[in-house]
This record gives sequence, C-alpha cells and structure tokens, in this order.
Amino acid sequence: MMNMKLLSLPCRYTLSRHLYSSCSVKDILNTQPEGCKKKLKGWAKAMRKMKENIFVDLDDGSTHRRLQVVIPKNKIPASLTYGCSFEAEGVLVRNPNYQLELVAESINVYGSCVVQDGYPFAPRKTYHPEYVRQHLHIRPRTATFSSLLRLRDKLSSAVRNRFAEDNFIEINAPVLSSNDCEGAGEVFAVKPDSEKLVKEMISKDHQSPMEAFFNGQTYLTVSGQMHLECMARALTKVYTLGPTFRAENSKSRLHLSEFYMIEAEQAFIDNTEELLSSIEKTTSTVVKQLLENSSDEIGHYRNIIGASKDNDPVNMVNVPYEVISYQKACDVLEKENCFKNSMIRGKPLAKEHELFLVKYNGQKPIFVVDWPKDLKPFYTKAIPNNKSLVYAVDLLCPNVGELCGGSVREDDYDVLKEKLSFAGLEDKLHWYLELRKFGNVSTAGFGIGFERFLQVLLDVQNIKDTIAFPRWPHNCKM
Ligand SMILES: NC(=O)C[C@H](N)C(=O)O
Repeated sequence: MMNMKLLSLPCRYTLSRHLYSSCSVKDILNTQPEGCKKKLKGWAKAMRKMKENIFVDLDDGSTHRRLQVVIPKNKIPASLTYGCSFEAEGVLVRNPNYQLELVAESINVYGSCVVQDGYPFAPRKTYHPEYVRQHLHIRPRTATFSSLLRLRDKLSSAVRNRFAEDNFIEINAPVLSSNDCEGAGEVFAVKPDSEKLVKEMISKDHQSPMEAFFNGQTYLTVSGQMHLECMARALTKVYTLGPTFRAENSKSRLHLSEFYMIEAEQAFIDNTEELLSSIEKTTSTVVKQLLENSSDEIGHYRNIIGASKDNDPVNMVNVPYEVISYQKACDVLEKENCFKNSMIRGKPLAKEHELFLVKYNGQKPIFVVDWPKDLKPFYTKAIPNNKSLVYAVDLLCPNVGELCGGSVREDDYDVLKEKLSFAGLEDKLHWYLELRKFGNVSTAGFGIGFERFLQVLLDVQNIKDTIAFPRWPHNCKM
C-alpha cells in the first residue's frame, strides 16, 4: 500500500528533486558537494559588483557562515538587492581560495528589500545593541543575533543531553500556578480579560475577579521547584527548562520579567556536597559540550561582540569549583573598602559583592554556602548543628554574579508545618506539606538562569540580548 502511494507521486515533484536538490548552507559546508547542482534559499547579506559577475553572500540562518553566489551580470534581476530573500540554482565550484561557491544558473527573488523604505540595518554597518533591540522583529537578521539564537538552541540541547545522560526525567512544570514559590511576592497575577466571562464565573466562595476563573488566585510561575519536588518523590531525578516570571521593577542588565530557568530536583540528597556536585556537573558538562561542538560559532559570536578574554568559559569546565561559606565571604568583603554599597553581615550580597568574590577567585565560578536562614526562602533546610543557618547555595560566576541558586529542602514535617504557619501559608501549601507525610524522603535542587548562563558563556553584557523577545518593566513589545 505504501509503495503504491509513493509510485503514484506526480512526476513534477520527483523531477525537481533530482535536478536541483534544495539544501542549507550548513549542509553544503559540512558535506562539500563540489560539482553538484544545488538550490539554495536565503537572504542577500553582502553584494560585490565586479566586471562580469556580481557576488552575493547568501545567509539562510543555518550557520554563521555564508555561501557566496556568483551571478553573471545578464542573469541579475533588478530586485536582487541587499536584504532581499531569494533562491539560487546552480553548480557548486571551488574558487581560487578553495572555498565552495554557487555559480548561479537562475535566480528567483521572493521578497525585495528597499533599505530607504525603512529597513533598519544598512549593509556593512555595525549598530549598538540598544538600537538593534528597538527592531525586535528584524533583529534576527543581524549576524550577531542570529548567531546568539543558534547558540541558545545549542545550549538547550546540551542541557537536555546532560540530564538525559544522568537519567533525569524532564517535566513540563506548569506556567500557571496557584503558589508564589519563592514567597517574595514577585508574582504576576492572571485573570481572564473578558469582564463578561469573569462575571459569569464569579461564585459565592470566589467573589474576587482574580479568583473567578480558577476558584483561587492564579499567577505566572516564579519557579517550578515545588512541582518538581512532587515529581522527585516518585521519579527520583527530574528537571525542567521553561519560562518563569518575576514582577520586579528592575531594568538592570541582569533582569528580565520573563526568563527561562533550568531547574533540577533530586531525591535522596540531604547534604550540600552532593548538591554542589550536581550543580557543577550540570554547568561543566554543558559548557564542555558546547565548547566541543560549537566552538566555531562561539568564537564567531564572541569575536563580533568583542568578548573579554578574562571571562573564559573554560573556567566553567574545570571542576571542582571553589566553595566559601557566607560568613567567610563576608570576612573577605569586609577587608575591602571599595564598594558603593557597603557589605552588611546578615544582609544579602549586592551585585558588586558577588562580582568581587568571583574576581577574588581568579574570575572562576565560586559557590557561597551556609546562608543565614533569614536570607533564604522558607523551604530551605536548617543546618542541624546551627539552626540560624540553612543548607542553601549560590553559584557566582563572571559577568553576572549569581548564576544559580539551590538548597536542600526542609523535609521534616513538623519543622515545615511551623514555618508554613509562620508565613501564613499552611492552608495554601497543604499539599506541599503532605509530600512530607507519605513515603517522605529528603530532596535537593537548584535553578540556573538560562539567559544568565548565556551571558556567562558568551560574555553578553545585557540579558535583553540573549532572548528573542525580552520583557522588562515598561517593555512588552509584540
Ligand atoms: N529550583 C530552584 O531551586 C530555584 C529556586 N526556586 C529559585 O527560584 O531561585
């Protein structure tokens, strides 16, 4: 039956496949099919006019490298200009520099591009990232941002590989959540936009429009941690890579209102050492994989943005990372007198303190462990011989400071019950407490900011340049 169907394909289809097979620039550069007839589709990036031919760089986004298309002057359509989308059919030959190029036999322009009509990027010009960011819909056409997007894709694959190799199960944590995991009140509340619908759905027990749809307050998730804690108590090792949201009025180069987070949770861990190993195994294997498989693209990207050699991603590969307690970190900072915000023992570290500690450690990642309990959320476990401290950890890295936060979770039913009732969360997080009642086990986990990870790897100054559609206060374009 299958074969019958294949045989009855219209000849038009089979013919065109055999004459000029379509392929990507990446495929061509990988397989080097010299002498073959090929069809390529993409955008014209640079054009050089010579006496008899015009040379056009074709960019299809599959790689940072472009393929030169040589077009005899008599075959050039008037609409083939910088920025247009086009298709070229021809034969692949080697030029005197031993590079493959396509000698075009025919050209078909799909969409013209008239720069004077308002196309924001002129040929051969470089622009400040802030200018480029004003044109989010056309930003992927720039060499810098398309490269970033390819690397972002490679990073998520590397993360998935790291966890799969270690038998972690990927969980899709919900985007809509009834809890504010971190308890810091940085949530966006969600309700239907339709007033009519809200009116219809309001009930006796849920009179507020904010509660009408789901019978309770609902938010955009700030963290998938608690959902992962349920899963870890059945699947042992779990992770998620998904969007998270924070309603913080911060326009800094390190914050977004919507960002992605790699979160992992493991059962049967009750100490910081194992947690640190799991974190550094994640960051080091992921970076190692990227440096092995995407070094060309990483080099290209870092070169165009002028990345600092001081911030070398190889430092992420070399484990174990240095570990310092919060108290010792304060001792180090106290001796320095160079901060805009002075360090106050018992208070959170400011960004400049974090970056100082990384510098102090030779621009290498450093773990800060054993934090005062008041600085960390209610779910972190108290250290048995010093109840004022908790088993929490921050991983500090060059360029961003905190890249990752994690902790051993409070697994004692009575201690957690008390903490929840103190925070007024006992009713709301009844299910979270109940996890500690049936087949309980200790768990530990961590969250790595995905965009910050890109900032560390590539030395990107502004986090808004690591995500396709950045959202930050007063900005949610498109
Ligand atoms: N999964 C984690 O441990 C991340 C942590 N809940 C945070 O948002 O920082």
